[in-house]
Amino acid sequence: MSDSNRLRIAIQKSGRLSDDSIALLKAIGVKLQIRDRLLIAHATNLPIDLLRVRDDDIPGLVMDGVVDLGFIGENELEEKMLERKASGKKFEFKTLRRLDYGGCRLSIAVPNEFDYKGVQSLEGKKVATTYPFLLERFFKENNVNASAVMLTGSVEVAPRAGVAHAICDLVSTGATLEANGLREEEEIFQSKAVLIQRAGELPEAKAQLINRFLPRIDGVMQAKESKYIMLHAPKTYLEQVKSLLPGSGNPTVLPLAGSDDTVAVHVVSSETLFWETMEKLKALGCSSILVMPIEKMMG
Ligand SMILES: Nc1ncnc2c1ncn2[C@@H]1O[C@H](COP(=O)(O)OP(=O)(O)OP(=O)(O)O)[C@@H](O)[C@H]1O
Ligand SMILES: O=P(O)(O)OC[C@H]1O[C@H](OP(=O)(O)OP(=O)(O)O)[C@H](O)[C@@H]1O
Ligand SMILES: [Mg+2]
Repeated sequence: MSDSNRLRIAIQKSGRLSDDSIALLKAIGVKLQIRDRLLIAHATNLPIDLLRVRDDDIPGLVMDGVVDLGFIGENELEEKMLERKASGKKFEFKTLRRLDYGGCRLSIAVPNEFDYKGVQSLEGKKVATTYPFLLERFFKENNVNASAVMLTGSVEVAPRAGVAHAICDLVSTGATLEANGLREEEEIFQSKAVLIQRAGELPEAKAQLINRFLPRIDGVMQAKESKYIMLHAPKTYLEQVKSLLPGSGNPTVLPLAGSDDTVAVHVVSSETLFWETMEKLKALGCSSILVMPIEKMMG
């Protein structure tokens, strides 16, 4: 039996969310040794156990309180919530953070030759999907009488196989649709990965651990979007230089050894510095313009 004092976290074993979820855990200070065949991984520096499962099982594991936390796509979470609601099962959980990976949309797509003129074109049609509850909600909201045909994979081949007239599946770049001669027509749900927690009180030690992790997650996400910019600027153009620098906050201006008319300017920017702006800075007489990634941020 596992130790109930250890925080239990469910992540997708192998798929679109696995690498990013593991990378996030590592970035917030969880040391992990993942061995491919082992379905449970123990953190080596903290009381944490990782359960590596299919993503379909993660919402249920959290909602049933089998694990304390789960990393899951909102699409899968919403689908499982609707499924549980329909069968009278409990579906409580808390969303702790919306994350910066796993971005995709659930869309209805039709074969290129389908003469689509809006949702009413789906009247009486069959639509293949892995997300029947989300799809049926969309049909209901749009007063369309269509049916969802459940397929667990390879949904894109359904129209060619004669199984359905259209499909409803996840899209990110659109390359899979294009490769299968399909055209995206209706976006029905936008999704990102989220970190969810089971409902109810957690033991004090687990709650404290989670409370320490959340600012770290924020720091990691913020750092990915931010840049540290350093440059040398002529004192006379300092105001113009400052106004060219993107993002918030006042830059730090430091004297440069051996130079009376040039200063060093440092700024943390919430955006990157574009080549065009760097060219303008250079034209003002700036030099040594550096744009650097930031690994972590706090406060
Ligand atoms: N093309 C994509 N781009 C970005 N995120 C995606 C993409 N496709 C799926 N996702 C997100 O990643 C999640 C997992 O996708 P994946 O294709 O790995 O699932 P799966 O085939 O159901 O895996 P499993 O074997 O765990 O059931 C999806 O539910 C969605 O939230
Ligand atoms: O718009 P695109 O960028 O082409 O991405 C969309 C594809 O990505 C997902 O599948 P995935 O590649 O994860 O494989 P799977 O079918 O095995 O889940 C999804 O089910 C689509 O098939
Ligand atoms: Mg799945």
